Amino acid sequence: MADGTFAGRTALVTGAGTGIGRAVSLRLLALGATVVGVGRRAEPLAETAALAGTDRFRHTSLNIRDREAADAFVAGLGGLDLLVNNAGGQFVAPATEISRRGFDAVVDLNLTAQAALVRAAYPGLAARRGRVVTLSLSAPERGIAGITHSAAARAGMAALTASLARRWRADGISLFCLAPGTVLTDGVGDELPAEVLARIVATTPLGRDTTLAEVAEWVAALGSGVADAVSGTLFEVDGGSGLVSAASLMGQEDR
Ligand SMILES: CCCCC/C=C/C(=O)SCCNC(=O)CCNC(=O)[C@H](O)C(C)(C)COP(=O)(O)OP(=O)(O)OC[C@H]1O[C@@H](n2cnc3c(N)ncnc32)[C@H](O)[C@@H]1OP(=O)(O)O
Ligand SMILES: NC(=O)C1=CN([C@@H]2O[C@H](COP(=O)(O)OP(=O)(O)OC[C@H]3O[C@@H](n4cnc5c(N)ncnc54)[C@H](OP(=O)(O)O)[C@@H]3O)[C@@H](O)[C@H]2O)C=CC1
Repeated sequence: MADGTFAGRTALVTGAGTGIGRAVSLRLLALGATVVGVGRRAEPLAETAALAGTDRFRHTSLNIRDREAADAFVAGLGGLDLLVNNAGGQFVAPATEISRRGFDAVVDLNLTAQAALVRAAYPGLAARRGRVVTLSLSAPERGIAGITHSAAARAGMAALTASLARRWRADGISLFCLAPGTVLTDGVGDELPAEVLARIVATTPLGRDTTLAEVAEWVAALGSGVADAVSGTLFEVDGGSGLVSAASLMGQEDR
C-alpha cells in the first residue's frame, strides 16, 4: 500500500491491544489513518499507543459484548471509513463438553456482538462509503471439530457479511471476511499447546504460518477500496490450511 493511502480516514479496530489487532492498527497508522482502538484491558491498548507514537491512535476500554456501551461508543464516533471486527476467539473443547454458557459466550463474542457493532456503525459507514473487515476462520461452513461453537458463529458472520453486502452496496459500503491461517500470536499460543501449533503449521500446504505483516496488509488493502469490485466475500489467506482437516489437527475428530 502506498504511503498516505489512509490519510484523512478513520478506522475502528477492536482488540487493538494485542496480536492481529495491534499489527493492523500500526499498519493503518503508518498509512496515515486515525485509528480508534478498543479492547477490554487498558494496559495492552496503552502499549499499542506507545508503539504507535502518534496522537492519531486513540484508545478506550470497551467490552464489545456490552451492547449498550458498544452502541453508544460507536454512535459517538460519527463518520467511519473502516471497521475492523477483530476481537474474537474461543476455547478448544469437544462439542459434548461445551456447556450452554460456554456456547453462548463464544457465539456472543464471534457473531452477536460483532453483528451489533456492524449495525451500530452503519450510519457512520454510510456517511463515508466505508468498509468492514471481519477476522474469521478458514472455511467455517465446512465445520471445525474442536471449536464447533466458533465455527458456527464465524459461518454466521460470513453469511451476515454476504447478506449485508447485497443491500449496503447501494450505500457504497463493502464488507469482507478475512481468514488467516495460523498466526503465531500470544493469543493463539494461550489457546493451543506449542506442539499442536507446530503440527498445524507443518501440515499447512504452504508449510508455514501466516505472518502478522501479511494479515495487516490484507486488512489495509481490503479497507482501502482496492477490492471494492467484490463485496460479501470471505478471503482465505491461510497457506491452504483450510484445505486440511482442522479436526484431525486438533485431535477432536471423534467428538
Ligand atoms: C485449527 C484451529 C485454529 C484456531 C485458530 C484460531 C485462533 C484464534 O482464535 S486466536 C485468539 C485467541 N484468543 C482466544 O481465543 C481467547 C478468547 N476467549 C475468550 O475471549 C473467552 O474465554 C470466551 C469468550 C471464550 C469466554 O468468555 P467469558 O464469557 O468471560 O467466559 P467465562 O469464563 O465466564 O465462561 C463462560 C462459560 O464458558 C465455559 N468455558 C470457558 N473456557 C472453557 C474451556 N476451556 N473449556 C470448557 N468450557 C469453557 C465456562 O466454563 C463457562 O461455562 P459454565 O461453566 O457452564 O458457566
Ligand atoms: N492467531 C490466529 O492464528 C488466528 C486468529 N484469528 C482471529 O483473529 C482475531 C485476533 O486474534 P489474535 O490476535 O491471534 O488473538 P488475541 O487473543 O491476541 O486477540 C483478541 C483480542 O480481542 C480482544 N477482545 C476479546 N474479547 C473482547 C471483548 N469482549 N471486547 C473487546 N475486546 C475483546 C482482546 O483484548 P482484551 O482481552 O483486552 O479484551 C484481544 O486484544 C480473533 O478473532 C481470532 O479468532 C483467526 C484465525 C487465526
